[in-house]
Amino acid sequence: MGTRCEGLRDSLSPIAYYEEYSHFRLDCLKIDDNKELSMSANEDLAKERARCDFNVSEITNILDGGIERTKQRKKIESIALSNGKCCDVTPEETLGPKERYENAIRKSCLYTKIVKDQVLTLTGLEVLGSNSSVLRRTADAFFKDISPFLLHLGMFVPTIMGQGTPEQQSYWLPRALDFQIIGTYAQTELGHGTFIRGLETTATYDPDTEEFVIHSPRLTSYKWWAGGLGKTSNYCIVVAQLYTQGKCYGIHPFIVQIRDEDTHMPLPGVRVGEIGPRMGFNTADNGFLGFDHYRIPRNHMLMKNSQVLKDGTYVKVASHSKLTYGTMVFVRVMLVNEVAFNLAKAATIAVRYSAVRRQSEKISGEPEPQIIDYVTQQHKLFVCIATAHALQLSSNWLWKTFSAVLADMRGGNTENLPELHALSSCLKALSTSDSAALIEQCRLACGGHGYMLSSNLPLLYSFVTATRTYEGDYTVLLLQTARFLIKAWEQAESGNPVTPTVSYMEEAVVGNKYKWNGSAEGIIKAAYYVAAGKISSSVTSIRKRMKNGKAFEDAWELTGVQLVAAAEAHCRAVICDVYRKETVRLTANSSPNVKTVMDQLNMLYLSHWALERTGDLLRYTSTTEDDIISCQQRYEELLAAIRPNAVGLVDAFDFPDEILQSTLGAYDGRVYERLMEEALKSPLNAEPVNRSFHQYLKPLMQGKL
Ligand SMILES: CCC/C=C/C(=O)SCCNC(=O)CCNC(=O)[C@H](O)C(C)(C)COP(=O)([O-])OP(=O)([O-])OC[C@H]1O[C@@H](n2cnc3c(N)ncnc32)[C@H](O)[C@@H]1OP(=O)([O-])[O-]
Ligand SMILES: Cc1cc2nc3c(=O)[nH]c(=O)nc-3n(C[C@H](O)[C@H](O)[C@H](O)COP(=O)(O)OP(=O)(O)OC[C@H]3O[C@@H](n4cnc5c(N)ncnc54)[C@H](O)[C@@H]3O)c2cc1C
Repeated sequence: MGTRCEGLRDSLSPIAYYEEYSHFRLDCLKIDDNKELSMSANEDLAKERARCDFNVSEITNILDGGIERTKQRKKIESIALSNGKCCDVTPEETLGPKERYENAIRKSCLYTKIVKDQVLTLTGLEVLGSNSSVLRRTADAFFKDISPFLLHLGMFVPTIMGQGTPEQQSYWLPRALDFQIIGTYAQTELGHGTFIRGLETTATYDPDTEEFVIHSPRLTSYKWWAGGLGKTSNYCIVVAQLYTQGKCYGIHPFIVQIRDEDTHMPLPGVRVGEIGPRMGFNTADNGFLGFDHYRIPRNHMLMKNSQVLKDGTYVKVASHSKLTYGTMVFVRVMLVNEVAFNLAKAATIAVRYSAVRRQSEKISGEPEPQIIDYVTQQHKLFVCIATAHALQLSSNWLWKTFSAVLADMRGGNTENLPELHALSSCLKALSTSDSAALIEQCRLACGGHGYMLSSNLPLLYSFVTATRTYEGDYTVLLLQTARFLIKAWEQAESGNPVTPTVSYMEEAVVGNKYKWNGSAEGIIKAAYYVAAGKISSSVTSIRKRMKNGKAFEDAWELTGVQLVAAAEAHCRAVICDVYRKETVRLTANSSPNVKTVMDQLNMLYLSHWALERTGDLLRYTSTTEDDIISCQQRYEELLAAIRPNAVGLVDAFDFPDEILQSTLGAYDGRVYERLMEEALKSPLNAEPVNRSFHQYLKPLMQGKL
């Protein structure tokens, strides 16, 4: 194939070459003069499917949350995917920034119309609740990168729902849900993202006109980053320091109109634009926003948790001071599901490719093996499948916890909010960090072809790695969890009851060392003992530093590395525990082979993390070197046991090719054919000679530059 394309230029006169070139793309699809590139599915993948020993759709149903939900998902997917109008003739990543954005808007509008006209009529508002992850999945058939509308349904609408009074909701929600207005969430500023109490934008109440004056006092107070802010949104939630009657009451959310509803021009007093090229998110017009004494009506402050009365009196309604942070908690919970979904996509691509790709010789002279037959490749990939399961099941569990706490809070009970904040913070931190690392591992596992944008792995990585930062940086969120853990430890030490997710401390404070036991339950218990050991060490360090004269804040800061490690260990133990319990629960009525393979994956995850943390096990439990050796052996046996079912396991994620959007991961395994088909769509292949040859190359080569 290569010879024919490469040799073309040399063998023909320029005119013949040009004429021939119109056939260039077609010709390149020929392997030799008679044989076109194969359209039939890859045989190795077919064999893999034949040897899979479990019912794939049973696992699909488990991951979807039941057979009915699978049916519903497929129905929504088929409605959305049957609309071919959105397909890109030219791959979106080969367009310039402006065209890319315009194309993303075109597709967002078409997709929104499909959702409004067809999906909403099918599911009603349920589409925003239990079906929202299905919509998220389906959207990937339309966008390889991010839709400029993501923040509208992702944060603008949820903030109105979570922070608005019933009257405000009934005014804004119908307009927002009908896309009569498009909004985003502008909290982060140039100068501050993490420390939101330090935000600088001000909202000063003027009782004479019953308005708030929104102002950006300096460059660092400009809003920065909000998705869809640069060009798309005409409204946004602005988080600003509230001043009334000469006093600052801290940050509060306001609905602010920034563009004219008809002309879309920025309104006077508003300065808005896009922030420029980024590592990913390049179709999401992330924006900047500044205000020059810009006035909004009093009732545009979202007043569910606190109010400013007409005369300027400030009234606190909420029973907990951090309820204004509610949208962030909601999005952190949602993100665990989001990254599980993206990791499952990466694992599907890399596993299918690894079954198609053959490389090197295991034994000299024998056929080249499928690369999935190398144990090192299995080590890279199977943990990705297991982690996608672990995160998916943890995310379902976290969603239930979130819903229960929300229901309590509706009744005025905020008692469980600290535990929810601690859990959602660490699960967000670990799930995003694990997923980003494992998606990159999938890319590396695909060798050179994994580096192609058409594999979709680089794009998946670019937006999943951002999840580690946005909605709360990894370290910062783990430190939030650490605050909760240290307090819980002190409670357990003094014999007071602690909340369910830290109940392991009650046993651990006594100081016993846990004796290793290689069963699933044994490994989970060991993981909790490691967490307890790290929390205890952090407490000891803080106390020692304070004894040596440090203030608590300094002692805390100096112990930061240990505190982050303790929160990480706690979260890992929680994930291991939830993943185990949910696997056992969800497969209770499954067929024996499904039970077996789900158990193998679960054990693989547990053994993987035990082996990753051998130092901790040796330090904080009574694990011996022999225990580690047997754990390693078990892990390697699990790789071999999972190997025949690997393709079946990723098929069970049930991604249509339109959603996967990958040359390497398509169901039929036509990897090489697709790579060539995509290469030929490159704009550089649209003409035989690029004009730079005449402008620069030729003068250089002829010494005339
Ligand atoms: C598609 C892309 C979309 C992206 C969008 C974005 O990125 S949007 C932008 C996203 N931006 C971000 O995500 C910014 C990340 N930054 C933040 O969320 C906050 O600045 C902070 C949490 C780091 C600190 O906040 P702070 O300085 O106000 O607090 P503090 O540390 O002084 O702790 C005081 C007490 O409050 C407690 N508490 C805190 N939060 C919560 C909560 N949510 N709930 C309940 N409780 C909470 C805490 O546990 C502590 O309790 P304790 O121990 O005293 O009993
Ligand atoms: C793709 C993308 C989309 C985004 N979308 C939005 C959006 O729609 N709306 C919006 O409002 N924002 C958005 N953001 C902003 C995002 O929420 C912030 O970037 C994020 O919260 C991190 O804050 P920061 O940038 O201030 O980082 P910094 O806080 O400056 O972090 C820099 C470093 O300092 C460390 N650090 C900071 N504070 C502490 C501490 N207390 N202790 C120890 N270490 C610390 C961090 O760990 C990190 O290593 C987006 C960001 C990205 C990348």
